[in-house]
Amino acid sequence: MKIGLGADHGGYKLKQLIKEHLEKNGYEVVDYGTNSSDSVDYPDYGKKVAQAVIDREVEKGIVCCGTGIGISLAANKVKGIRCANVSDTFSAKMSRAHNNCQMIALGERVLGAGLALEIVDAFLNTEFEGDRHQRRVDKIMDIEGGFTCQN
Ligand SMILES: O=C[C@H](O)[C@H](O)[C@H](O)COP(=O)(O)O
Repeated sequence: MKIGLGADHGGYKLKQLIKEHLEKNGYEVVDYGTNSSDSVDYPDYGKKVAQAVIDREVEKGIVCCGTGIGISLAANKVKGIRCANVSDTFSAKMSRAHNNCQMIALGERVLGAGLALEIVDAFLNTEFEGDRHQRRVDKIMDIEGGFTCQN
């Protein structure tokens, strides 16, 4: 599976950690930056990864900032994206199983490294359950005009 990663300076170190973890576990990673701890603006990176998911350059996206809040807000502005800001493994699983999220956002200033990697694994290893959840996801997508994304 090909995974897109992105972060601002507040999430840069966590992104690097996730990249190493994913590559070690056989994932192909596309890194959309940022590439240092120099101050940048999180909307630029949330948008880049979200657009890559919509364009199917990558199957899933994981983005990091200080809290995960700003970069998730930015990603969700890209039509078709469902990005959940998660801080626990149960929510990470549910973001896939019930909400069919293609992206999660994590906060480097919120999470310890061990928990962050468990969240990543929970997200990537959970399938969407469909059924009644599909109807609800469709209703979300109807709010933005019925746009559907294959990812
Ligand atoms: O939601 C926003 C993110 O947490 C940013 O990483 C954060 O606002 C960056 O703050 P600063 O520029 O003070 O490092």
